[in-house]
Amino acid sequence: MADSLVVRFDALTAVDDVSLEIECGEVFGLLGPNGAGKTTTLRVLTTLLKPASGSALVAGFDVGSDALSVRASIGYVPQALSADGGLTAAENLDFYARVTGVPRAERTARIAAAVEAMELEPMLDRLARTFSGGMLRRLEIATALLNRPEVLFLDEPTVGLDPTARELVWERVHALRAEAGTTVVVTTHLMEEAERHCDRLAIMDAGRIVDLGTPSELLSRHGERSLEAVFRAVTGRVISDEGRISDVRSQRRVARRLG
Ligand SMILES: Nc1ncnc2c1ncn2[C@@H]1O[C@H](COP(=O)(O)OP(=O)(O)OP(=O)(O)O)[C@@H](O)[C@H]1O
Repeated sequence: MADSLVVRFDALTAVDDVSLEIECGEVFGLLGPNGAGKTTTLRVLTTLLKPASGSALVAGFDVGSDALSVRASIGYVPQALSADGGLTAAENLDFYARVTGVPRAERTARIAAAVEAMELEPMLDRLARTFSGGMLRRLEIATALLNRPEVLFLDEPTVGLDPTARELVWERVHALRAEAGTTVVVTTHLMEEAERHCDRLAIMDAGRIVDLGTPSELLSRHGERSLEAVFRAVTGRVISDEGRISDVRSQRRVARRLG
């Protein structure tokens, strides 16, 4: 799918020689700390950013030469809020159906399918600004489903949500995959979530993929019992719950001083 992608911002190489093969119908995770290059990789795969070098095919189309076909085949939920708080859920969905070019004759059916997939029925007439974080995420995912995407890209879909809301978002994502066969590419810095919910993972650090496999392959390859330990083994660093990284050695130094 992606072949030797490189993205630079001035002197910084944000994505450094990233190659990936993602299978149809799998939930694939990009796992790494803040600044690892996950969002930048998604922006290339969703045609929002041109790589300095390398190429990628999404749903069989080239992101560089056939961006319109890629866009017609994908859904993308960015990290930043994309729903309009001043509109109801139903109005948001109608708006997105229009701007993403869903044919008029199909709008009602497509909206109904997205509402069902994300279980939004009871809140259709409520203003989005009154939604909890988890409800908003499900509304945003619903808007990304209106073009019936083959591939759905979710950038940190559960960030800031409480555990119950997180579970509900994941439950809906798995149901979508089971019912529509949608391929889901998701970024996260949450190890536990990646381990439980992704079929395969690429661990990213400083723009590079440092390891890739199913969660159990990664654990057994490194002889570890948690992905946290795998991350520490391959990078020498740890990820905090907020996604920040810290150096294991400097943590140990602090621990020694405290001890
Ligand atoms: N438009 C930009 N201009 C300059 N630097 C950028 C830009 N976008 C990202 N970067 C830098 O590229 C690196 C990778 O950022 P990216 O957002 O892809 O990381 P990430 O793994 O998605 O982390 P996060 O979870 O914080 O979004 C970071 O150092 C970031 O500061």
